[in-house]
Amino acid sequence: MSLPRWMEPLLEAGEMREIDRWAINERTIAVDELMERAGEGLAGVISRRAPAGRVVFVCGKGNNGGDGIVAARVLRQAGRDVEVLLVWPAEWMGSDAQAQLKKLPGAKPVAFEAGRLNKAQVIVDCVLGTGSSGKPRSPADQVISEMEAAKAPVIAADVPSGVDATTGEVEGPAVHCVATAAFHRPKVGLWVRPGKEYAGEVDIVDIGIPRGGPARPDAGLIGSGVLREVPRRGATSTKFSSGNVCIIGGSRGLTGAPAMTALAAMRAGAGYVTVGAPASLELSFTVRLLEAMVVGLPEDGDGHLDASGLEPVLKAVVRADAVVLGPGLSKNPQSQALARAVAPRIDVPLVVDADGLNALAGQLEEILAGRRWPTVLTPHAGELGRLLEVDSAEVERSRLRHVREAAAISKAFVVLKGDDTLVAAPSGRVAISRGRAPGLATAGTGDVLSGVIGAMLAKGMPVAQGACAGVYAHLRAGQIAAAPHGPDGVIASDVIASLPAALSA
Ligand SMILES: NC(=O)C1=CN([C@@H]2O[C@H](COP(=O)(O)OP(=O)(O)OC[C@H]3O[C@@H](n4cnc5c(N)ncnc54)[C@H](O)[C@@H]3O)[C@@H](O)[C@H]2O)[C@@H](O)CC1
Ligand SMILES: Nc1ncnc2c1ncn2[C@@H]1O[C@H](COP(=O)(O)OP(=O)(O)O)[C@@H](O)[C@H]1O
Ligand SMILES: [K+]
Repeated sequence: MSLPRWMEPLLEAGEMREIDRWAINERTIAVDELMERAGEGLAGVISRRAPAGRVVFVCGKGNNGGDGIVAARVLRQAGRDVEVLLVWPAEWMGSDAQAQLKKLPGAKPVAFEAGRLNKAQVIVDCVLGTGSSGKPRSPADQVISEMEAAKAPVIAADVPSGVDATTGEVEGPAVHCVATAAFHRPKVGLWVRPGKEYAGEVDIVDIGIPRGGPARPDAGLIGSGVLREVPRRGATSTKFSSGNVCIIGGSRGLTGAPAMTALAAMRAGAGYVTVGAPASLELSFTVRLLEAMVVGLPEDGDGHLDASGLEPVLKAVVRADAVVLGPGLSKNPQSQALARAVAPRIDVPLVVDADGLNALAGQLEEILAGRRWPTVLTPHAGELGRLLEVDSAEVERSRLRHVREAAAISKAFVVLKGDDTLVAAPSGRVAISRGRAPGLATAGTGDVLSGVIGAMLAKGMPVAQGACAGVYAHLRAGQIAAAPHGPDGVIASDVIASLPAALSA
């Protein structure tokens, strides 16, 4: 199935190779023509981003190096001061790159020498592209470390060397670039951490590959178009048809979380919101949430939901169109047992967040297997690590692999949060947030996200679409909230207040 219109396709290295092969064999476009356009585009990116001073190209032996040689020629012909350094002997280069070497006017390329990077105004990384596999090996590893240590900014051809174009994983040395000139389409690894941190700005270069290629990408960026899919209130709407969300959570000391989830759901357009929380805390929700209904649930006498509350919870959610389980729930064993009992019994779309996720740790498959309605899990790396019983650092190293694994095991949609929030479907398809809302790095913004997604699902959006619309609206609200005071002054309540603007823009 092709990607929805609101997703901008991203390619894996293998998919890009397949498209190249198709363009060359089926559309009879010559390799040197593709390389020419890639090099010209790269030269354009360099001219725009570094309009003066010496340009030092560092070229490997594959076609990525060939692209660099073309760009070096184009810039020399335009009168720029250009030096070309080769990582491997010229004779080891592929035939297409060698052909380009013959056309290079001016000084001949020289073997790589770290000292030569000192005179660069800008360095162009053409060492490894989509043909790279595994950790950079000698001599590329040393060269990559030297480029990383150099003072001049680096621009990457297609993908920063050392970053896996398919996964964004970085196993060894890699280069932090100010920008990456992505040929044809951006590769997945440019948008997934840690690779994303190395890619810098991504400039797309059209290399003349026609439409209709063989690849059916399974990953893409979430575009603004997803907000056009959000159902809006109209003349025939009622508070119920606008979306009825029920939030189950809260505990002594953690009353802010479900309150923010509720407010976020309302600001994201839900017409009717209920909070089910420990009975002794009812008053604190009642005074804070004027527009929401509050249901006091059985508790342990100390402000923690009790496992005996299953039937009252099921009663509280009976009219809900979507349920959010977990904000402020706490790690109390009784409350965790309640979450495990509740999750399989909710017969509407369910969002599980925060301590609701911790309740599922190690039992994802068993607990969610019986659910007949879609489930969305919204972990950060620490919570995903607990769900899968691996270290959170391991999750951060291979974010795509872990989010896909969790979605496959749980048959749920998994939203792995971060600057590069990844939304994985059980099928393996992944939608990626562009991020760039550092104001969101503050307590409570996760509770806001679960409320927004809850509202989208309650409005009846298909689950992948609803989760992505929630992620996109939340991101944009984070950016809008930062506008008056900068990212450091943002608190989660500002993000909630910015949701209507985010959704209407
Ligand atoms: N027809 C095509 O395929 C086109 C390819 N283009 C460019 O070509 C690139 C892909 O070219 P290639 O497939 O030649 O591959 P690369 O240029 O990425 O380099 C692969 C070379 O590096 C070596 N290598 C691989 N992994 C390594 C590692 N871990 N450590 C050290 N050396 C390693 C390989 O032995 C091979 O010689 C793209 O990223 C793009 O820049 C563009 O020129 C457009 C057309
Ligand atoms: N540096 C960042 N850039 C962009 N988004 C971020 C950043 N840090 C955190 N976020 C977002 O903020 C939210 C934080 O959620 P979470 O970690 O669950 O916090 P909490 O539990 O305090 O609400 C997530 O949606 C995450 O994607
Ligand atoms: K490169």
